[in-house]
Amino acid sequence: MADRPKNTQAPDASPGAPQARQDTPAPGRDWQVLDALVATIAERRAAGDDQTSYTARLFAKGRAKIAQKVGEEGLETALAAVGEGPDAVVSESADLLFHWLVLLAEMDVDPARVLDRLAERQGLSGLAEKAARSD
Ligand SMILES: N=c1c2ncn([C@@H]3O[C@H](COP(=O)(O)OP(=O)(O)OP(=O)(O)O)[C@@H](O)[C@H]3O)c2ncn1[C@@H]1O[C@H](COP(=O)(O)O)[C@@H](O)[C@H]1O
Repeated sequence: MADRPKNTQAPDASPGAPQARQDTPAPGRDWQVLDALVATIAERRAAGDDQTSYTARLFAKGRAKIAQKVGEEGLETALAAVGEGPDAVVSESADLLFHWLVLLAEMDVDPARVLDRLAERQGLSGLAEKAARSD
C-alpha cells in the first residue's frame, strides 16, 4: 500500500500525554507494517513455495478457499468480541487483516483502492448515504 499518512499519533493518546516525535512512531502503529506485509504476500505468491509458506499454500488453494478464510476470520473476530475480550479481538483481527490482504492480492486489487474508497466516504454520514439509496 502507498500514499497513506505516516507517523500519525495514535487516536487514543490521552490529551495531556507527551507528544510522540513525528519521526518515531510507536511499533505497530505505522502503516509500514501493512506495507511490509503486502510486499511479503506478493513475494510469497511469486515464489509459490507451498512447502515452506502458508501464504503460498493459500494461493495454491485458490480464491474460494482464501475467501472462505476471510469469512472464517471475520466470524472468529465477531465471536471473540462477544465471548472473549480485547486481546482475543486483537489476535483475530490480525488474522482477518492478513487473510483479507491475501484475498486482495489474489484478485490483483491494490489495497490502496480500499483506502481511497474510505477517503471518498469521509464526511458522508452513513445514515445519509443509506437514506439516499434507491434500492
Ligand atoms: N500475518 C500472518 C498470519 N496471520 C495468520 N497466519 C496464519 O493463518 C493461519 C490461520 O489459522 P487457522 O487455524 O485458521 O488456519 P489453518 O487451520 O491452518 O487453515 P485451514 O486448515 O483452515 O486451511 C495460521 O496458520 C496462522 O499462522 C499468518 N501467516 C502469515 N502471516 C504473515 O505472512 C508472512 C509469511 O508467512 P509464510 O507465507 O508462512 O512464510 C509471515 O512472516 C507473517 O508476516
